[in-house]
Amino acid sequence: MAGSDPLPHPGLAIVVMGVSGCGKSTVAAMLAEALGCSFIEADDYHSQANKAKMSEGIPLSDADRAPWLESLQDAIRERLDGGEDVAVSCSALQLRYRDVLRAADRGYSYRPGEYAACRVKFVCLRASAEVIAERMLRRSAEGKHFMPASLLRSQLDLLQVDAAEGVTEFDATTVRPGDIVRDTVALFREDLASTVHA
Ligand SMILES: Nc1ncnc2c1ncn2[C@@H]1O[C@H](COP(=O)(O)OP(=O)(O)O)[C@@H](O)[C@H]1O
Ligand SMILES: O=C(O)[C@H](O)[C@@H](O)[C@H](O)[C@H](O)COP(=O)(O)O
Repeated sequence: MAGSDPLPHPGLAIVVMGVSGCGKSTVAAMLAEALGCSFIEADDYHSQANKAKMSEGIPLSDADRAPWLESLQDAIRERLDGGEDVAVSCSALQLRYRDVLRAADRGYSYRPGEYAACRVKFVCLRASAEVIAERMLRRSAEGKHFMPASLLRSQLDLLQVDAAEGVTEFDATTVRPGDIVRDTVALFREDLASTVHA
């Protein structure tokens, strides 16, 4: 809501991150709906070659990920430049990948320990490998996704979040998606363009 405040409030990007199958897309889509903002599904930004590789059970290399992350950076920047909030579903498993997304915020120049100033925020979904594998197998069996459960191990091996980043983590086994959305909105209420005038 624009409200009557003459000063535009800058937008905020909330990236729901975690390994394949943890529930990112489910949560980020619900978050976008709750905020009335757009939703970016990172899977939609993969090249056909990347998707084919993952379908064959081959993990992506950093060279494969680079153009994908840059196109996501562009998409997030477009929303932030327009003063819009955006909910993003993206694995963003490593700090160096998240930093490419953080660079979508033109006003942000990273200095160690100053992640809080960035308008690209992350929440991380965690669940046990068993729970995730079961979700991935079900999703693949339904023909709903290209990602095979065999890639879960490499995803879990890559996932790393530094304490200094201040990323809030949710247990996506016991906490329901709706509750994760509610708590995420509460976490960023002061910074969201969608809620600041509400
Ligand atoms: N909290 C949950 N409880 C049970 N199943 C879930 C939950 N969250 C997601 N799922 C299901 O698990 C599968 C993977 O979820 P998805 O959102 O596609 O994960 P990701 O985007 O992280 O790969 C989907 O079939 C989805 O319906
Ligand atoms: O960086 C990667 O290795 C991939 O991008 C991967 O992390 C991502 O998770 C896939 O796009 C699968 O898609 P889902 O995460 O939606 O299952």
